[in-house]
Amino acid sequence: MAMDVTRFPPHEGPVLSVVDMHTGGEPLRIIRSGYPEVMGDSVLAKRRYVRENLDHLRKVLMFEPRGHYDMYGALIVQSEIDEADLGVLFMHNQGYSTMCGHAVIALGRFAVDYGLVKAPVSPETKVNIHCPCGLVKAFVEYSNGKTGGVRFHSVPAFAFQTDVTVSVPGHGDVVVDISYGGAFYAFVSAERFGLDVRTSRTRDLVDVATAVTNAVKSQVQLHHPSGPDLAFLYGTILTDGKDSFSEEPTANVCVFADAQVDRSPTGSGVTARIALQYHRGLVQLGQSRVFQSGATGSLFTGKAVQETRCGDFKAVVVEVAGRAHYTGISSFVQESDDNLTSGFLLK
Ligand SMILES: O=C(O)[C@H]1NCC[C@@H]1O
Repeated sequence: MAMDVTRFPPHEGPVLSVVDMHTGGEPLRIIRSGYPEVMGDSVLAKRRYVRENLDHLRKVLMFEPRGHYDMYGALIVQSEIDEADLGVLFMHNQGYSTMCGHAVIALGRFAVDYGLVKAPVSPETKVNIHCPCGLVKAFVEYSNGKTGGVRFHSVPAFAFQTDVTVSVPGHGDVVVDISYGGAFYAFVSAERFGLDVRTSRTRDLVDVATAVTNAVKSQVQLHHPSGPDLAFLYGTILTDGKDSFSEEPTANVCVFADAQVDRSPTGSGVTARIALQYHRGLVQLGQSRVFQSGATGSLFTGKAVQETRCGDFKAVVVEVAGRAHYTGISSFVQESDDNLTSGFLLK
């Protein structure tokens, strides 16, 4: 007997269809259909709307049994900016971020492959992606009808405060740098805790990074010239301390949201880290560095390309480049008698 492979299983409610990709090992679940209309007259207002009205769907798609603790997602929305090809909301295990570089790299390819930009051109097609932090310009390699590597220019990035001392329970006074690359991160060398971003156990890196994040959140007041939606600490990035220019890769591990671990070198983190290095005079404009994920060994390149301002802050435009790959498509359903249908996480 032939199996009907087009048939959906028994379910109630809408079917949520997604395309799954990864960038340097970090997952991106791009929602294709099944979401209700997202209200709001700006991408930031839409981000507030989904947080307040549609958060159950984030849990359905990010949490088990359909996702996992470290799942990451993107919901494509209408942008209010004329130059934008698409708007996007990012989601993770705790809520909705303001910037995500690994997602921009994947979405650049996706936008070209799925016809979100008209008439792709070789050797690169430009895709303007309106993220909650602002307009991000992606450039997607395109030849013989195939998409490839992606580079993007992010929103103005700046060192917010350097050499800030915070008291971290169990670790005493710890000196961190805080920098913005579309989202705020605290940076500290893993060596300060006797750890190594390439070889230490992930659990140990997560514990330390989470303790630093909590300390900075409670002891440092952040602000962003564009307003309070952007003024929160997204995570802590532990580094190998190799901030002075070198041809060799420098490694880091980003722990963000609720102790979620980025498998990639972190696009917004690389952006913030380069802003910090530029601020300290450790890299020059146009000087490219290689950033490696301590988690998977995957690589991004990054460089500061232009000086600019963000309110009163001296800022830089940073270019980050990497590659994303498709891993599959799925259609998710829910059954009303499934007690676990709304999602759960194991800590
Ligand atoms: O690449 C990035 O910027 C993101 N990856 C997960 C955490 C950050 O949002």
